[in-house]
Amino acid sequence: MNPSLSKFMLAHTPKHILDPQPTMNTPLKLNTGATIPALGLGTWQSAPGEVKASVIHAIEAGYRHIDCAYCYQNEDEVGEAIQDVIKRGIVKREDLFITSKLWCTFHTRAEEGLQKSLDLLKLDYVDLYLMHWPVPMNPKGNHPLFPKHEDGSRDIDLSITHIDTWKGLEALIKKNPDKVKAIGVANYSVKYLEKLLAQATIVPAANQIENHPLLPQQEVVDFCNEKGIHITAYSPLGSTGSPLFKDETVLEVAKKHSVGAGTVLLSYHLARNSSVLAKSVTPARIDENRKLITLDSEDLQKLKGLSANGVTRFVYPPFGVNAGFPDKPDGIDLSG
Ligand SMILES: NC(=O)C1=CN([C@@H]2O[C@H](COP(=O)(O)OP(=O)(O)OC[C@H]3O[C@@H](n4cnc5c(N)ncnc54)[C@H](OP(=O)(O)O)[C@@H]3O)[C@@H](O)[C@H]2O)C=CC1
Ligand SMILES: O=C[C@H](O)[C@@H](O)[C@@H](O)[C@H](O)C(=O)O
Repeated sequence: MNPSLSKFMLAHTPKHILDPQPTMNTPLKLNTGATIPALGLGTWQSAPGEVKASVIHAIEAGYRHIDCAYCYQNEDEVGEAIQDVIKRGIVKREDLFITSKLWCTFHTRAEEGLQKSLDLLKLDYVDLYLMHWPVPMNPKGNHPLFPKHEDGSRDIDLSITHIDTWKGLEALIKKNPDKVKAIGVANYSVKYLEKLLAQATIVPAANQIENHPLLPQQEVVDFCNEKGIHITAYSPLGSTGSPLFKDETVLEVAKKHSVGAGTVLLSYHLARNSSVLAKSVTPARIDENRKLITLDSEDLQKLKGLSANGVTRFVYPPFGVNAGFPDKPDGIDLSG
């Protein structure tokens, strides 16, 4: 094209076309070639009896990405919701991005774990299947999901490593490409990822980690960006009770843009090219959480200040394991 013509077009093209506002369904690239919608609905702690209505409401409100897990013990209802919206012609299966996760007591039984989730979700395939934690737990312990020793500590399976589990997931996708479109991990630190990548034949498509301005995890985010592993942020509002809504810096940035605190907390991840999961069973909040904006460098600098004097992690189950995160140095090292 004539360079002066292209200069003219650039000068006269509205800014929003050159720099489109992010939306809840802005597609972010995975290393498989597929895309993941920027915002997903979280379903952890969404109670049976509530979760179906919340998933239906979210999909009717435009959500296309739903985050599920076998251990949330509500996949059956999530599946009913998905069936309902598909049956009513609101969406087609291929319009949705559904994630599920292999629970810790299923590390030696990836195929069984996947099939259980598919059956509950009433789906032929999931778009993404994650190893929920790099922590194998005893499959034959005193509880199918949370086996414990007599002293109350979690019954960890020391006979395998998370790398064996990953090899199981690699075999799973190779054997069942029609049932699982991508595999990934969750709760992986740089240390565990380095060990995994040294022996992996498939690079995880995603790493789902706790992430918000009080826990930026910049080292994991940078490492994953460099290796082509997409980051999905969980607990972006500070998890149960959304404590980050009260943070003064977040409120200040929200005021500047005339938006709610949630918009700032969710948009933070888009600015880092990550997708983000927000859980709610409240229709008005599910609606409110859809709004994303472009934060500027001044906003990001302010939010960076929130972790300057230390980080806060809201979700760290009592596995008794050192998962390699610098702020959680205690427990046994299972990195392999
Ligand atoms: N891979 C992993 O190990 C983990 C994955 N996750 C995934 O990430 C998702 C999100 O993280 P989660 O820990 O649930 O926490 P979130 O940070 O999403 O916070 C959820 C809490 O915020 C409240 N909330 C939601 N929207 C608003 C709003 N607009 N205004 C005020 N309060 C609001 C919810 O209340 P209410 O529902 O009552 O409206 C709930 O109490 C999970 O649901 C799960 O899918 C989470 C943790 C670990
Ligand atoms: O995904 C959400 C969390 O990881 C959750 O699955 C765990 O915290 C679980 O409740 C546990 O106690 O180990």
